[in-house]
Amino acid sequence: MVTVRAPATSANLGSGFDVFGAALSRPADVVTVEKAAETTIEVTGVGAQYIPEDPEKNTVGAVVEALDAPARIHIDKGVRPASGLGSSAASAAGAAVALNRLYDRGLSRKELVPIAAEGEAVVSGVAHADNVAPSILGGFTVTTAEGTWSVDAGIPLVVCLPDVAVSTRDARRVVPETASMDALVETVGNAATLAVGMCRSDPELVGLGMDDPVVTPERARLITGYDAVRDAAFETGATGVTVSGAGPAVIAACRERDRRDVAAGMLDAFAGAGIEARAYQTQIGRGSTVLEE
Ligand SMILES: Nc1ncnc2c1ncn2[C@@H]1O[C@H](COP(=O)(O)OP(=O)(O)O)[C@@H](O)[C@H]1O
Ligand SMILES: N[C@@H](CCOP(=O)(O)O)C(=O)O
Repeated sequence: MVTVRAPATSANLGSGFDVFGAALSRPADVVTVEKAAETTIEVTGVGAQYIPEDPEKNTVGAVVEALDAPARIHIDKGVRPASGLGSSAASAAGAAVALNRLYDRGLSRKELVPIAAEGEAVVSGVAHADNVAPSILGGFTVTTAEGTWSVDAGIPLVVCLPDVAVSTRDARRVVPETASMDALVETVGNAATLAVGMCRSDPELVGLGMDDPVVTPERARLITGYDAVRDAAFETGATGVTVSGAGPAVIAACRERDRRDVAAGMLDAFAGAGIEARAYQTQIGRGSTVLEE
């Protein structure tokens, strides 16, 4: 038996659509696997009632297939589904790390990234790896067709999750198909600023680099109260604010001393828009951790 804690993640970080990701110190899924002749999946925890236990429909089923590693699998969800916090990815990442150990497949963590990404194709139609990469490797990650690179970064964060669901599949439908050269130049500049900020663990630069003129404005429209929440976060000390993944969670970078105020400001603003929400005071954290084997 192997048990793995796989963290929630925030993809895109504004300017790095389908490329950037960050592991969050909390919340997390816990995935337990035991060898079995046939794969079975049991799901408990936050939002378990919305998650299929059929291996064809659950993200971990694709990981089992890719590793040829049938197992009895228990997923204890700490990351709510359809949150923008890489819920589907956390289970896939945890299963990839756990099954690799259980069956001694000997794959490196980087080699597990495309395998876990197969699970994302099951739910969103695209094997985007920007959530599974940080959930497996930890830190801030950059994933391209050429591979994945990661750095540890000390950035305090607030993730505010409203009590509404947005599926990644639906939120991908609003992504514009084209962008102007001006928007491209701005996005590259912001993404580069953010990456330098991560390498320096500098919340100011990371926040500056979160702005994105292309995808985020379209996604923000799907989140009731987004503009008020963004304004409130800046007023209480955030250095940058954007949609987390495909939403509806909203992520803010800040200095540690401001984190509590930013969380309270964002919650108040969602409440003002008539939306219940939960705020996680978190930071960039480690990747999947083996708890027991
Ligand atoms: N192990 C899993 N954990 C979470 N969601 C899963 C899992 N397997 C399948 N799903 C489905 O994936 C969808 C949530 O994924 P997604 O829309 O990408 O949101 P998130 O941003 O939370 O990952 C839901 O429809 C859910 O039923
Ligand atoms: N790059 C993807 C990331 C989706 O993240 P999730 O946490 O919402 O699943 C996208 O923006 O579609």
